[in-house]
Amino acid sequence: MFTLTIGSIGLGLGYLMFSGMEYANWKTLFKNCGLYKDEMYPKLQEKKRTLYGYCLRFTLPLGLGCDDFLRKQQAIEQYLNRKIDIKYSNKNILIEVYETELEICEFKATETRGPVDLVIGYTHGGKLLKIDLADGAPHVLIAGETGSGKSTVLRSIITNLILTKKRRDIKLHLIDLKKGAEFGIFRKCGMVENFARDRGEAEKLLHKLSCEVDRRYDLFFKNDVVDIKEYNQRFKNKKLDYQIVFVDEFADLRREKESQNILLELASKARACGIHLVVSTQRPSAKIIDGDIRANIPIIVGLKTATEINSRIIIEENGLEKLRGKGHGFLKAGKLKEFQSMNLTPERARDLLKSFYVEQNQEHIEKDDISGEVKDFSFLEVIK
Ligand SMILES: Nc1ncnc2c1ncn2[C@@H]1O[C@H](COP(=O)(O)OP(=O)(O)OP(=O)(O)O)[C@@H](O)[C@H]1O
Repeated sequence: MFTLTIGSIGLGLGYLMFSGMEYANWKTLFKNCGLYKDEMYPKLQEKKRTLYGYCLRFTLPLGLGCDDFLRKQQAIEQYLNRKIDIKYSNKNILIEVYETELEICEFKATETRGPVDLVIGYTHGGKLLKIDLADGAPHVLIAGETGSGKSTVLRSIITNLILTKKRRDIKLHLIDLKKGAEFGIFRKCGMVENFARDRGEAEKLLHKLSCEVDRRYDLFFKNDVVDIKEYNQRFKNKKLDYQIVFVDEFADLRREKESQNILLELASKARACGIHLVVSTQRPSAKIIDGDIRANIPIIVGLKTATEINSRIIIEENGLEKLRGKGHGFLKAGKLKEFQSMNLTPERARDLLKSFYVEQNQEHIEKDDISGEVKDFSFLEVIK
């Protein structure tokens, strides 16, 4: 009943915002959502137009906090029929209301500050959405059914890393059991250290990484540091690089008991030593995305699914089934964040990556030496 009523009047409210009646409407909304204390309501202090809609600032009655608002975010969105962001700032609640839809956008190389940021796309308000693997989000699962835009998201994440980061800071290991069909365009790039195209190669690579994890923890122990951040701060001239393993369709890998065990072991222990996993699947089944995967890879990029059940398997709630596909998704990192990924065709990616090809990578290779001197440049240097 509540949902129906608020849904039907929601559209109009956005226009009332700036017409003088707005506070009465907000008060009704807060009342319906239980966002008041002892008959005291959040007080509107300021309203501002923004590029994408408007932003309101409220002071709160005693006993009401940001968490109360976050819990009611969905109800407020339904009421307004708009997406919103809620922020706490200096004892005030800021509610940013977006009047524009997420738009499809073309890939553009985006520099980020973190050492291993994955650029996912844009959220409402044109804000960049990234996952900082070095800061609390060590491993990521990307899941969505065929046509959801999984390949495109992966392509733009990897391309952005190659274009904007330095080879001495990051190494990539790609596992593509479709015989290289998905990640083939990256195999000649200098940042790509290993490229596994079948189960045997994948298993060998995972073993090697497991040894590297042990080597790093021994190094930390000897030098009395707890993680890669502390180690790199202490040994500025002997920094360890960050390494990311991308696995396309990890369901194929999970059939191999040995590989599955190493993958889970890496997920559970590699986080502090700078080795990260990004695994993807287009088969959302409870057998594939099971408890072990959930426990070890809590950050999820969820793309369109055909059914509510599949959405619940991926993000543990409904929502993915309503997405429009083509890179429209939700990032689950605690709460859900809606996004649109950047569009990047294989042809354009190949074009952008050409300057990063290196001779020794032209054949499928496996290097034993994990570190070493490399010719190093980033995208911005190349385009100068
Ligand atoms: N961010 C995006 N913006 C615009 N179009 C997109 C975007 N992502 C994907 N698409 C389009 O959606 C279609 C499916 O994309 P993609 O191949 O990445 O999906 P997929 O989930 O990997 O599916 P499949 O496994 O069948 O290849 C493609 O035509 C692609 O061009």
